[in-house]
Amino acid sequence: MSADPQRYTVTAALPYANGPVHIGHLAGVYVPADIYVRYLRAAGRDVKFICGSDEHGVPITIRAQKEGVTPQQVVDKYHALIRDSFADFGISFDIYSRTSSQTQHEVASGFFKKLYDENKFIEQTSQQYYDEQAGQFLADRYIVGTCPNCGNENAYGDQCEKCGSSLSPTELINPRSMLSGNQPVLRETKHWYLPLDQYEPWLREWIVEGHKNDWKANVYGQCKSWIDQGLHPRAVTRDLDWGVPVPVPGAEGKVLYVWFDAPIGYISATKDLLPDTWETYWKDSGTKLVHFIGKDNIVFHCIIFPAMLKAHGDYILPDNVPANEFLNLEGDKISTSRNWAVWLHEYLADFPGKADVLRYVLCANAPETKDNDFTWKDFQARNNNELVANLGNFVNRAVVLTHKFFEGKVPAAVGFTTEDEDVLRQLSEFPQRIGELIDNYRFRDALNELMNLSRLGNKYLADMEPWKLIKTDEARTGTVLHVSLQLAASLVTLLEPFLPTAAERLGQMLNVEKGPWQAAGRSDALAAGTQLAPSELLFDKIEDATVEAQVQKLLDTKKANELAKAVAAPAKEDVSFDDFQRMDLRIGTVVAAEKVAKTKKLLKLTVDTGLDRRTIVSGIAEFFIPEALIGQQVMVLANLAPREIKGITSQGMLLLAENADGSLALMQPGHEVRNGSHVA
Ligand SMILES: Nc1ncnc2c1ncn2[C@@H]1O[C@H](COP(=O)(O)OP(=O)(O)OP(=O)(O)O)[C@@H](O)[C@H]1O
Ligand SMILES: [Zn+2]
Repeated sequence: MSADPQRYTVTAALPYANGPVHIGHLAGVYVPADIYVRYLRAAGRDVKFICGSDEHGVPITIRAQKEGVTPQQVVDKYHALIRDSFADFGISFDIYSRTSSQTQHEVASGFFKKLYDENKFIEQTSQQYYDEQAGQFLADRYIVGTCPNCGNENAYGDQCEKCGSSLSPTELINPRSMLSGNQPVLRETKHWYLPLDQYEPWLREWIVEGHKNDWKANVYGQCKSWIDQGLHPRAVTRDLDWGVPVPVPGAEGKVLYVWFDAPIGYISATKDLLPDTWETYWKDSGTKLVHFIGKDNIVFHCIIFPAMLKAHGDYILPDNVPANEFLNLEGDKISTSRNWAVWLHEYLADFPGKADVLRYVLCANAPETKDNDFTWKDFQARNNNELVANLGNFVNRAVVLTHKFFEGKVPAAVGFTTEDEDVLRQLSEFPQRIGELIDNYRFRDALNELMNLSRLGNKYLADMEPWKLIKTDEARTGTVLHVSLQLAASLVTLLEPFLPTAAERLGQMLNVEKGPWQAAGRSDALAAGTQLAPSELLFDKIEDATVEAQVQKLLDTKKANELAKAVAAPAKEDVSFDDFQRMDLRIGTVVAAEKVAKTKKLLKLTVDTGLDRRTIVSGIAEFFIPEALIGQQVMVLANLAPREIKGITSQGMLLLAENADGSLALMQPGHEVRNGSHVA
């Protein structure tokens, strides 16, 4: 591909419509893709940004079973949630489609049919796992078992999430059905396979030799390792009733494999966007095709989909697949099923007007070359130390001082010093430098360069000290602010791909439109005399309490997960009815309660047992406030032999239930009863 393609088709991985979008998705795929596309648009490129929901496949049907609804209801719910949260976050797709669409059914069917008619598939009958109780073959994630590589007992039929190895169901040790939990049986079934082995020499030439230097090392390395291990025919159909039906005779009850279906979704979405001209974006050699994905999708976008496109014959191949590694959250793998995530729609609700802050943090900390960790502390620090103290501070000082000394009108420059000229020369170099980094998918470095521009501005202001200069030389002060405002004006354009909201607000403040990328860096972007709007802060500080609340939310999730995992304690030995009868269990009311001095856990209670008022010492101080206990009815073992505890004689015992997390709950009657009532 020449450095100067006629047009771009940029795709972002189709998210599964089985859950909302989280920060891992954003950092891995959608934020870098959006930066890339916004930059290309600013540079005047013809670009189409394509995405949509992946609505087929086993993750959808499993979710439907779990929620007790139909697969259609699952995808309708999550498609809308995902589409809206992307829009609110400012991901600027040209189309956000869905693979359950009519167009997709037609295009995917037609694609399969062409390959079938041209004998590009091999037909093969094999033994596959079948759940006799559910009456269903167990594709992919419908089967779990022990991973032969790492011993994980919950590996899926297609992949072990613990060690990352790709599996086939028959490799699992002790396989069991996700549907019934039963051990499945083997049954014969017929499927169509794409003979990847036949494409191996071509893939080796195209990737291993052809893209050694321009694909990212993590992507190239994974592809090379797949190819070096030897490629095998891969089934592109499944025994399922949810998906695009296999459009050939003898395929009743079978649908296209979701990874055959999903990438074709990029094509059908483009067709929905451009019914007349979509083919230019997929078939013309002047088009540069780029796929943004996370690392677990590399094999599908670099090997399987290209082999499909090659087999079809009419399509161009991806020019690059700049896949990212994974983002983790506070040291743990992000997981939809464990609810270990920062969900985009929740972030947008909790941090109104702060989409740009998340975009900034996820780009600055993107897992471009290795897995990375998102922490709320880092989020706060980057906002406060970088966005507020660097970028926001520079812009704010330039605008505020212009209002203060020049009634908000851009002052004229009266002769440049060598310092001014040096700053303006440096400014002129930024657009190209940042652009080249983006062209090479180095978004973190590009963002850092952008921040260097406002660092340059801050340093220039600190060196020139216009707030002091004004006392002696108004004309020179005007020149300094004139120069500073040119930097700020360039930021309107250069910020836009990264922080679109801040860019727009800055443009309004400075009274300039964002220009074409190439024109940023000019030293005359803001004419003398231009009236600025009142200054407002682009970013504000995020307080400790705000991030602590988010951390608490995660701690609550962790606790809930542990509770869900907890199993009941084993049963105790049998006791006789007589033994039980010997216990004097009765209801009393707490009439006084206080902490036992110099202890952490003990409360001294006075309980009216109907027989008497007696003292009971109980180890419950961590869970109850003494005052709140007064007046509560409680269950008491009244004939427990008295015991000395911290110098107090305890005459009986309070009964409590202990929750899995160790917290305690009082045993109380369902409604008030007379003190002294027996429990039997
Ligand atoms: N933690 C992460 N870091 C980076 N990229 C991610 C992360 N999680 C998912 N992705 C990428 O986001 C894209 C869409 O993800 P997809 O909807 O397929 O969900 P997924 O990979 O099953 O994630 P999850 O299991 O969390 O729902 C994929 O390209 C995937 O690689
Ligand atoms: Zn494993």
